[in-house]
Amino acid sequence: MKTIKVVAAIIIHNGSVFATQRGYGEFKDGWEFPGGKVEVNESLEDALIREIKEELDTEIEVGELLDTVEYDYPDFHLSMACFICTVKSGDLILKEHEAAKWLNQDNLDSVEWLPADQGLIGEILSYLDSTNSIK
Ligand SMILES: Nc1nc2c([nH]c(=O)n2[C@H]2C[C@H](O)[C@@H](COP(=O)(O)OP(=O)(O)OP(=O)(O)O)O2)c(=O)[nH]1
Ligand SMILES: [Mg+2]
Repeated sequence: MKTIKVVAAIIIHNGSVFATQRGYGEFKDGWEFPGGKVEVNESLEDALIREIKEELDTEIEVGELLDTVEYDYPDFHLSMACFICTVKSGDLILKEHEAAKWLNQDNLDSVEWLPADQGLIGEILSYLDSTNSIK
């Protein structure tokens, strides 16, 4: 099966996470973390910075790798590296998505996440928990 290599940004601000709703294609209306396919000879970090610039007209700081999700869709295998990020500059303008929401620990599971993202939500909750307890 074909593997698609993707990077995704878990953008965090004040304990909330930026979730986006896909505006086109096979997974239209599903919720995801913004990002996209890594190009040939591109580092994961460079790919993520490029994708967020394209999709949200925003410059991000790429932080720690939270996890790499491996998931089998019917037609392809997804390998998705998910990084904790913060906004450096820009206003998170939706260039491709149809909606976005800031979600916190209490409502992170309130949207219809894409199938591959479902296992990641618990990991993000643990991450938010751990950063909360440092404050
Ligand atoms: N960006 C992103 N893609 C995800 C997530 N979960 C998930 O299953 N995917 C899948 C959907 C797509 O098959 C693939 C990433 O595709 P994408 O559509 O974001 O790629 P792209 O931005 O490069 O867009 P395109 O040029 O191919 O249209 O990964 C997620 O949280 N974020
Ligand atoms: Mg994308």
